[in-house]
Amino acid sequence: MEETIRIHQLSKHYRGSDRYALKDLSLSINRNEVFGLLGPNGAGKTTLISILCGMIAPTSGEWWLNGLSHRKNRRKIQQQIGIVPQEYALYPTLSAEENLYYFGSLYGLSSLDLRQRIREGLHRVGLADFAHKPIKTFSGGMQRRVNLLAGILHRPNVLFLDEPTVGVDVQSKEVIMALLHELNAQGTTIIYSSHHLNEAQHFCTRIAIIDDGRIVVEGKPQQLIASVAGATSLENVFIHLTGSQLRDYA
Ligand SMILES: Nc1ncnc2c1ncn2[C@@H]1O[C@H](COP(=O)(O)OP(=O)(O)OP(=O)(O)O)[C@@H](O)[C@H]1O
Repeated sequence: MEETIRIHQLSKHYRGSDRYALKDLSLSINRNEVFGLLGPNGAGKTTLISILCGMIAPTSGEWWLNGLSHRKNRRKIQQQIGIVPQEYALYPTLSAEENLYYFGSLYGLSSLDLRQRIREGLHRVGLADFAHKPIKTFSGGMQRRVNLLAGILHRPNVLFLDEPTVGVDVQSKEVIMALLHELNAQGTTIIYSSHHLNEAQHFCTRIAIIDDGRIVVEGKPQQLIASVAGATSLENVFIHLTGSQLRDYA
């Protein structure tokens, strides 16, 4: 299987913190996988995605994307990836179309091509009639759908999503998941973090459970479920491996 991402002993220590957010994390993700990063609050999921997207620097460790080292190929890597962050990256006073035009132009798409993709994208997620309305008037589910479009206009080879369906209703969630399935079927490798274990169980080809900055287990959802006595869901596996203790850090 062709490796898309290789991570070798990645660590992150935030200044002023008394613990590592990531500690010697190694992982390999193959081409066209839907890979789920699961874990309790504060496990390190956002930190890992932020490092792989080039938004923050690791304290130590190496990683490669399609064979390109993060140390020497920042620009080439940026061109191949799409990012859908947990926080909305949208400008509230601009319309959906204006927001998407802004994000698309960052990737150097021609104006004509970009306008066509925006039109198709808004139509695909059911927002064609809202193209000219300001984002601040949109519901959470509508904003999540625009947020997703902003990350895929340039048709990335690898897509990172940090909790793409958090706070959205079932209808928006269905549209988002259907679009992600479609992208994956067209060849996009997807790496996504979520607290929705049921969603991950059905969506992901493979998952890693992260806790306290380390990988506790990784594998195919069904294999992991079969490996824990009495488990019938990923949620059972998750509790079995991470326990019931709250993760309250400040
Ligand atoms: N900018 C920062 N400065 C200091 N500490 C941080 C910073 N960002 C995250 N942390 C800490 O790093 C650890 C990992 O946080 P991270 O946000 O990566 O976890 P997470 O798994 O994404 O959590 P959640 O599920 O709550 O989103 C936590 O202890 C968090 O408090």
